Amino acid sequence: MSAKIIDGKAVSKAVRAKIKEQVDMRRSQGLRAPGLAVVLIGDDPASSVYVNSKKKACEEVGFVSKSWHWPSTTTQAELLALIKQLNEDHSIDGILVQLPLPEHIEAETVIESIHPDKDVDGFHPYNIGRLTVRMPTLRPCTPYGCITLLNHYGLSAKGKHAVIVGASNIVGRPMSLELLLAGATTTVCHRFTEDLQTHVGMADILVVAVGKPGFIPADWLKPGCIVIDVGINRLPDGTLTGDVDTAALDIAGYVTPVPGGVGPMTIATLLENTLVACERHQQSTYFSS
Ligand SMILES: Nc1nc(=O)c2c([nH]1)NC[C@@H]1CN(c3ccc(C(=O)N[C@@H](CCC(=O)O)C(=O)O)cc3)C=[N+]21
Repeated sequence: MSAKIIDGKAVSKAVRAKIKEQVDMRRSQGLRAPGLAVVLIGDDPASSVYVNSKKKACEEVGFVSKSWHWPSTTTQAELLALIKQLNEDHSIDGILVQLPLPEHIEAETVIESIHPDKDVDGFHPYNIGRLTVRMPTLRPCTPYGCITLLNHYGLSAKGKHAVIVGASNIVGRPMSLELLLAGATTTVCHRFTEDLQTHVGMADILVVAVGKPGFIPADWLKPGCIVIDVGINRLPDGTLTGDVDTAALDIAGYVTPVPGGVGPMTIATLLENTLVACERHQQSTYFSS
């Protein structure tokens, strides 16, 4: 084993401690705590676990978290009405609608209905567009969390060849925008990519977000590369594993572990976004009232 471990758990802890300090400072100035609304539709057990860890993380930094857990029979109209109410509620700075949504609800419509200033997931086309034109505002949590990790370890993406495997709206695509913004030459691979191995072998920075355990064999990697494994796969024995073969530790220079790598950073970035949204929200309400 030669690779250095990128400790997402430790970095996330440091980020959350800084957020807590800022919340404490706000409170000492008589300002209210940031408020996050978490909306969960249906009974997917994995989603309930994630939602609970988000609520817990909020409470630990002194945010107010409010949650709505509605049944899978909720209609799209009912959900849109709730979001409208949360958009207008001045005690709410961020709105998180847990994905995936039940099939009868169109996720795109729901995401677009969230006010971009409260879109702490950074999924709204407005926020994605801002990132595209190098004017980032609220940034997608997982990709931005990966950038925070690179920065924390002093790993610059400038001029490096970054290869992203997976082109989803929530990870792969915004990850490519983040890495482009950070100055990397960026390749995005996806299900139609021919000769994936050749692309992976050229990566100085490899980001994998596919959702298949061990999808990338270790012997594909360029020796010394940085591996950012976004996959979180639960094996039949209950353990979690990433999308990259664990033997990557023998070949790569740096590796994010699963668990304890990217996952905790997603939540830390959600908190960062909520604090930023709160500060902006407070300014806009101050000037408009
Ligand atoms: N609107 C929305 N926003 C999201 O950000 C969002 C979502 N929907 N739907 C589901 C995915 C998944 N996700 C994770 C967050 C933290 C960990 C995490 O902290 N993982 C721990 C392990 C947790 C465990 O033991 O299960 C780790 O990797 O160390 C994982 C996954 C956010 N998501």
